[in-house]
Amino acid sequence: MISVQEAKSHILATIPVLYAEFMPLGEAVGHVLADDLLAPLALPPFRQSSMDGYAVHHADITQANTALPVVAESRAGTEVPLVLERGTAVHILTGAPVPDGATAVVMREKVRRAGDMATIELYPVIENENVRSVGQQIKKGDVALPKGTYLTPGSVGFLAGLNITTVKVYRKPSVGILVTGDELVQPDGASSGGVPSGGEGTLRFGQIYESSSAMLAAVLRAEGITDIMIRYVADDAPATVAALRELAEENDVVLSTGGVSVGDYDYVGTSLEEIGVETVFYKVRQRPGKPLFFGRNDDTFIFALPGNPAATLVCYYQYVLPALRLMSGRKDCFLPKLKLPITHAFSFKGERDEFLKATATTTTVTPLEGQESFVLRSFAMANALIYLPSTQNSVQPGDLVEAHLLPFFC
Ligand SMILES: Nc1nc2c(c(=O)[nH]1)N[C@H]1C(S)=C(S)[C@@H](COP(=O)(O)OP(=O)(O)OC[C@H]3O[C@@H](n4cnc5c(N)ncnc54)[C@H](O)[C@@H]3O)O[C@H]1N2
Ligand code: MOO
Repeated sequence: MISVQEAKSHILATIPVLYAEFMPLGEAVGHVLADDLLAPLALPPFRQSSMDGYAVHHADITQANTALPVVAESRAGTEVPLVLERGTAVHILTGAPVPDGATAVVMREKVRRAGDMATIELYPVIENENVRSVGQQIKKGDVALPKGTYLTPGSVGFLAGLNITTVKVYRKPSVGILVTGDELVQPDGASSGGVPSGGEGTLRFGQIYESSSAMLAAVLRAEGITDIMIRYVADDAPATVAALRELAEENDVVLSTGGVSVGDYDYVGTSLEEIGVETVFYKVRQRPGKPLFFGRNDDTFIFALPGNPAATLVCYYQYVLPALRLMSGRKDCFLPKLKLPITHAFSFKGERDEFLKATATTTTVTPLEGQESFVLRSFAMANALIYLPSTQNSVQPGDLVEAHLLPFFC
């Protein structure tokens, strides 16, 4: 059994970055740039007014209430370049080209207009006031965004403004999910196109509705991963081998749920061995999620996640999510952490590190009722996990603890 930190170090040391591909800008949000992107043009491309008002030569305004004749108008979108003669003013709109020879724009609130005359109330007028210079945001040829940038909606807007419509980004992994367990039944609506059956459904004694494939598909989609293949098998060795082989051949990452512990019908471990998966680690000193397995088969990375659903999701957030992010070119792969005062006392045996389902604000964190690993009710309300190393096995209200913020924190 290895420690949480050792398990994370193994992930960092084993997971490669996938190859890059060209992608339309509109689809690239959430991806990481694989090359520096250079600005093909300057922004702004011409001198722009940042106010509605009057373009003037600042030195013509020698005192408050200087009157100037208004000789022309510059509107946003005009394709006609204007030249300002000294001693005149041009009516100008926000975003419009500033005429050559004009050195400032006086906002209209500081100007009285009567007929063709504009009286500038402001004095002095500062050179370049309300004028955006060519390349003030970025110069042509400068690095617009460096390799490794995680593309946000802000990045997409910035690049669109630079006329960049295709970007080279790291590919996101495809993920295969294998669900094992004789007791599992798909929710009734799942096989009828989502039409709800209502009531208690059609469960027979000893069965439960299967929840982990829906949960994993949901967290993967939230990460922008859409290439997802799901297979369901009973607790049967040949079926498990066949499904794992198919998923490993077709995907970059395989996640299995259940069947990884020491039970007589837990076939995942032996099946992984049979298809030749090389073990990186098996069993981590943590609760929940002790029987976690991580291995590789050529270029496919396999996580056998423990079956208890809260253990499945904790292992996803702590190990699988970082691996998926690393493959997609992200460096900041782990959940963000905050040191926060805990609101309630909590103690545990201290043989393994603990991850607690919790709700965090920016100032405190509260462990939720229902920490057992079969309980998802608490996870349904959690926006954080509290990480308590085994050395911190008794905490009092106000003690600082490490809170890992889930992607849905806010
Ligand atoms: N003798 C021991 N027994 C167990 C140990 C141990 O060390 N010695 N470890 C326990 C721990 S910790 C965990 S976690 C589980 C993990 O076992 P498996 O990965 O083999 O999981 P299963 O036995 O298949 O399932 C556990 C539990 O979760 C439910 N489950 C599984 N898959 C799903 C799903 N897709 N949707 C909903 N629920 C699911 C399953 O019905 C079981 O209740 O082993 C302990 N036992
Ligand atoms: O992973 Mo188990 O859930 O530690 O109980």
